[in-house]
Amino acid sequence: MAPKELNFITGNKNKLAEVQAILSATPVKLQSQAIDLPELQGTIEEISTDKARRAAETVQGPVLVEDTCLCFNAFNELPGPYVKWFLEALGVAQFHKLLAGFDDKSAQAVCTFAYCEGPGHEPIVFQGRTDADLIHAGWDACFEYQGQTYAEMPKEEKNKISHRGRALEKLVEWLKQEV
Ligand SMILES: O=c1nc[nH]c2c1ncn2[C@H]1C[C@H](O)[C@@H](COP(=O)(O)OP(=O)(O)OP(=O)(O)O)O1
Ligand SMILES: [Mg+2]
Repeated sequence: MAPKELNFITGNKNKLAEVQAILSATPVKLQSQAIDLPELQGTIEEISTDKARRAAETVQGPVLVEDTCLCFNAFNELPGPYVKWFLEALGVAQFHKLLAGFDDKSAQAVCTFAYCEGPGHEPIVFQGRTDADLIHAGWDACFEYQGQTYAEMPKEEKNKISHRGRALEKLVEWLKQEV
């Protein structure tokens, strides 16, 4: 059974704001707890489902978590789930230089939500992907989709085509079916 309320566990304010904006158009009530969860190393799906299980254990109840990956095609999908550490180590201004030595600047942003009903339950996964080129400094500024960067788009436009928007569309569809 899909829930009428979601407890989104994230330490990231930007993610929370985007998820709030998209879910505000639905009947689902969103609350959030800022907990920075340990993250496994593994495939994108493994990381998200493990994160959901840990979150459900931590709060002893139903949870929604999200994990964002940025996969460079020239790097055979890395940094992928480890993008956060590359961003922290290099800073957003230097980040795009990782691809300076490569002609192929294409990348895929992958957003994976995992919902877990509670401790002992199998998480359900909702994923969205957006192909784009990494062009300038910064994440939103560097991610170009069909001639416009995420940063140049109004929020609503970004939410329609972004990796996160696409994953949330699937989550919202699921919530509608079951409520
Ligand atoms: O739309 C975005 N625009 C700008 N930056 C973004 C976006 N989406 C993710 N990001 C960054 C945040 C973090 O450096 C990494 C994902 O890491 P990730 O583990 O999923 O996020 P997090 O640790 O900040 O929050 P959480 O507590 O939900 O795990 O990419
Ligand atoms: Mg994280």
